[in-house]
Amino acid sequence: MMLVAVTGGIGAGKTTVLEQFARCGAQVADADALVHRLYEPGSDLHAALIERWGERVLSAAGQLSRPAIAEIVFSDPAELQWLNGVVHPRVRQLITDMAAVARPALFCAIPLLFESGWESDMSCTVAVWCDPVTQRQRLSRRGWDEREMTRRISQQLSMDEKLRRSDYGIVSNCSWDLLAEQCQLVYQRVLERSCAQQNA
Ligand SMILES: CC(C)(COP(=O)(O)OP(=O)(O)OC[C@H]1O[C@@H](n2cnc3c(N)ncnc32)[C@H](O)[C@@H]1O)[C@@H](O)C(=O)NCCC(=O)NCCS
Ligand SMILES: Nc1ncnc2c1ncn2[C@@H]1O[C@H](COP(=O)(O)OP(=O)(O)OP(=O)(O)O)[C@@H](O)[C@H]1O
Repeated sequence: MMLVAVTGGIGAGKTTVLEQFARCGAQVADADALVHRLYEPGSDLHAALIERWGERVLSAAGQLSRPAIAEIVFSDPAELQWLNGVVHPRVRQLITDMAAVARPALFCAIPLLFESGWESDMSCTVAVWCDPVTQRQRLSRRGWDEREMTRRISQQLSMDEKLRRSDYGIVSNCSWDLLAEQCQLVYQRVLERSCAQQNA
């Protein structure tokens, strides 16, 4: 099994890099998207979140409202810790199951890789990095104000630290061509590493 984590700060460019790896032929997954699927009506998490927070986290259509959940957990560390505690084991298991059948490797975007202590599950790790000014410009385009950006960023390790702890790094505040070239190079290196590990 070869599982490659693509990590980095919020808005660093993980999804964009993952799309480039997919173009190279990789099988890809995104932990944020997997979490969103785990929240669908009928799931045990849907029920657990309503039991804890009541109707205020429900939309009119009966879906869990992510903005409402974000408002609760990013203003109260105890609630964030509770949510992480119920969500992370489930998403970790899902990713492990997907990686077990992926060939030659699964590349998975995992924003909280180091914060959650999952790095030991990984064959290798790739950090996506951009400078903090670019990061905030990108996040403001999502309609997030300074408060929303700061409270999310403050729940994570810095992008510098994520880069320092990773096997490979990709800088995303550059031209699209240069970003694509970096992704191709890292993809080749990761596959060479995978072959070397399997032949060892
Ligand atoms: C709080 C929620 C409902 C907000 O949903 P929303 O659609 O606004 O954001 P989305 O899920 O797309 O995440 C965007 C980014 O926020 C950051 N973020 C999300 N959850 C967390 C968290 N628990 N701690 C710190 N940062 C987080 C990540 O950088 C992520 O890439 C959602 O992020 C969530 O359920 N988080 C808890 C699960 C989790 O830790 N997910 C991260 C992947 S393991
Ligand atoms: N080289 C680049 N040039 C211009 N824009 C870029 C570049 N790389 C990424 N972006 C833009 O930056 C924004 C954030 O990128 P992306 O959504 O991939 O980040 P992310 O790390 O997945 O974010 P999050 O963790 O918050 O979901 C996107 O709008 C993307 O198009």
